[in-house]
Amino acid sequence: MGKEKTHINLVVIGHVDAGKSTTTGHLIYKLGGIDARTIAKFEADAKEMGKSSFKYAWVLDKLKAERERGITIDIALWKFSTAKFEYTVIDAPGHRDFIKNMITGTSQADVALLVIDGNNFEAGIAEGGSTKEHALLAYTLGVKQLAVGINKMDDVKDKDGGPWAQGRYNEVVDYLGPELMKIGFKKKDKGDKKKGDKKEKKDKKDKGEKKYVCSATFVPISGWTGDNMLEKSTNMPWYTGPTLFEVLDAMKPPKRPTEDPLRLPLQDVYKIGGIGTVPVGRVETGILKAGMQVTFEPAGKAAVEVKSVEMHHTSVPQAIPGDNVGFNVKLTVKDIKRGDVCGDTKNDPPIPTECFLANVIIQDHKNIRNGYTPVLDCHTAHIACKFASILSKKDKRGKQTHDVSDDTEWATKDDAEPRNNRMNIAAKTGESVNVWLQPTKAMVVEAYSMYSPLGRFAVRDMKKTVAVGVIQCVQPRNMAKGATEELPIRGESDAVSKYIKFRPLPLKAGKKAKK
Ligand SMILES: Nc1nc2c(ncn2[C@@H]2O[C@H](COP(=O)(O)OP(=O)(O)OP(=O)(O)O)[C@@H](O)[C@H]2O)c(=O)[nH]1
Repeated sequence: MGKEKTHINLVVIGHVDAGKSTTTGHLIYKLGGIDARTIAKFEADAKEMGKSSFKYAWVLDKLKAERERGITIDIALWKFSTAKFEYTVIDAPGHRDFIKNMITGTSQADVALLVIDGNNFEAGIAEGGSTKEHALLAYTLGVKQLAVGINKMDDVKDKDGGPWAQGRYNEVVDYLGPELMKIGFKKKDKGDKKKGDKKEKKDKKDKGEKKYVCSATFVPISGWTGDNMLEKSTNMPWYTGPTLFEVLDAMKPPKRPTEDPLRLPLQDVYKIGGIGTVPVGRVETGILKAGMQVTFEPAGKAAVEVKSVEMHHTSVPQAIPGDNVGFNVKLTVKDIKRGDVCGDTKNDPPIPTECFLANVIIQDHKNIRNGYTPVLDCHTAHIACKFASILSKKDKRGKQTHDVSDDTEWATKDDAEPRNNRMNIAAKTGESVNVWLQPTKAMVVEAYSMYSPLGRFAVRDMKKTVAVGVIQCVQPRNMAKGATEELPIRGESDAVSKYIKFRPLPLKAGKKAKK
């Protein structure tokens, strides 16, 4: 088997019918861990139903159905390997409610594959199309590397005819490249690769930002025939860039924050005969080891010994970021639940959140104001949070239209009590706001800069995702008995320090702190 490969989480995004399932199915089918018997069965089933053209999408749909049916499905089925990496497809594309899956998926993704229908590219960018929306979401949620597959090239024509039409490919890239650059990605394809890289470095230097390579690499593919997927296509000799496989293999591996303190949001808690209570979840940062003392918040359980750690039904000495684990603790199943966060009792353990400042992009809402209290999905938590204080707003084009600290009239009127913000900013689709949010029930979140997987969220309302956000800083709740002092803000940066004094007053001010 050789050395363990680095894990990368991939989310597949794109407009409906772009070929996401077909392309992903193809990768899993050719590079994945599905055994030959399963493949043969999928093929036979697809043929029987007269759907052999859906063979690859079929792979994915079958896997998805199985996954939805129970927890027993082997995670390996959702994996494929490149030379350097082990990819996990973290979301099931092809769902009606795709945007929701996409957001939860994307919030755990390291890189994204954006699939574009080369034929009907226009539908994806028209009113109601999701190409740009998905790309913006991915970027906002922290996915900085994008592979862009211009798909269905086997059927793509231009004015000189087709299929495999270069003119059409160029047309799509020429439109989409600048659009992705507006979002923040840097276009990286043959021709401007070197120049782009240099400029990219300079840009980052200017901004003092060194962490990410923001890039989008275009490849003309056919998820169906396999052209430029794993091997260079002989049908498109005009394309000399990398195959999709090569792009995926050339991604910068995510920094696995092994050295950060432990954060493990619980996905579920089981009671297993002969063993006891077994919380399960994904290690996001740090290391979980048998024998260590952990804290669960907001459950309020500290110094709990981890008796054993298990992965894929095998006991392991430790688990690192990216690992999905079950571990045994001496608590009852009622003590802890989904949404709780487990951390190291001795090293920056999690603390329940009083309120947090976030940058929120509104996707689908006509009128968001102070007082709005939708449900937030942040890591595995699902809790209503109040938009307590909207402090600034940018319009659709990213131009600042409101800012509390610039509003002198308001500031003079109420500066005596900035924590009772009465500034009345309304925001709608396409706009973004800086806002202090207050959970209505105890929850743990973190600043994106400190623990990125716990610092992004989706806002759900009316059965849809109305907004997504990134957490800039957090006011932890002082849990000490009778405490009135506020704890220091976590994750504060220069960019947001002017907003700190406007944080809302504690919801439970005056009452005894809840343990
Ligand atoms: N000619 C051609 N057709 C393709 C290709 N990839 C996908 N298709 C077809 O396009 C249709 C949609 O493909 P899917 O893979 O289901 O697309 P999707 O993006 O997952 O669709 P949703 O899940 O509905 O968003 C199917 O009829 C596929 O057979 C391709 O490379 N070439």
